[in-house]
Amino acid sequence: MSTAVSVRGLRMSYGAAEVLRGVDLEIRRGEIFTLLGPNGAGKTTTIEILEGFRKRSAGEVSVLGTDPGKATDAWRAKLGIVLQNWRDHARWGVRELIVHLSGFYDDPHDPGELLAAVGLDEQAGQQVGRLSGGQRRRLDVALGIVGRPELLFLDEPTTGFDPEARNDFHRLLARLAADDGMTVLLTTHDLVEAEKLAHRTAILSGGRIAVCGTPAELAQAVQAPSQVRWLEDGREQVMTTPDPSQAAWELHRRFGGPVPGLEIRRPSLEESYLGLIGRNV
Ligand SMILES: Nc1ncnc2c1ncn2[C@@H]1O[C@H](COP(=O)(O)OP(=O)(O)OP(=O)(O)O)[C@@H](O)[C@H]1O
Repeated sequence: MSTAVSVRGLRMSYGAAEVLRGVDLEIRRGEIFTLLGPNGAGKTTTIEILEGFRKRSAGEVSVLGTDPGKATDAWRAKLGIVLQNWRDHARWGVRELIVHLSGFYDDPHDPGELLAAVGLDEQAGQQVGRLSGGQRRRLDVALGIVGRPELLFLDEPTTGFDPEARNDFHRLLARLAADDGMTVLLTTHDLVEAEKLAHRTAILSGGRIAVCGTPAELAQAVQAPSQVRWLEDGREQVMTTPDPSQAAWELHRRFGGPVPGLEIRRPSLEESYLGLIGRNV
């Protein structure tokens, strides 16, 4: 599988504040890749650099074979971009706006099919400014994919989605990646979303990629130690260990049978993630 995005040693400073301190990333074509990280980690900064909207301080970046700092119109036409907030176009009709934008591309999605795919067919005649927050995000996604981009950037696309809309949206992205070979780079705060949606996820923390991998690799990499608790000498004892089954087996041997009050508590993926990015759990 060929590479869609390649980033080596990416650095970015705003004045004296260094936000990215050597980010390395490799995203394959046709992959759904999520960039996860706490507020202010630099996710939007990274994505803006890849989109060609922001000039990096240092490092090598290649997006669909081109340095975004030397972008051409032909290169931009291969990208779909969904920003965090769009406040324009309020007076346009939903369908009207999609039809208008589709006119800029050689092989756009059919506007009617696209509206159905993002679940906005009932709002087709409505003014953009009257959409709810979640509907607005769906429209943003439709606008991002109308030109059948090779690579779609989505900055926190599911903020404001209800669970059903989120599910529909995940299915839509999975279909576009599988059927059209579209590559997707999506930022999110939501570990569960990343786990469900992405082929691979990178966690950005402290200006670098802390962990990168498939959901299973990620779960293993961020796994914090488990807690083993039992009763001994009339008091609760607590042990923290990466191998709770070994600890339970040793306790069982020591007690010569069942361990009083034995409890094993494995951290959730979310707790492990918070531990990894240095937050108190
Ligand atoms: N134009 C700018 N000028 C100065 N500082 C900036 C600018 N844009 C972002 N920053 C700072 O860079 C850091 C990273 O911001 P960025 O928006 O990339 O993070 P993020 O991971 O996308 O955060 P969030 O999850 O809150 O959207 C923050 O501390 C932010 O205040």
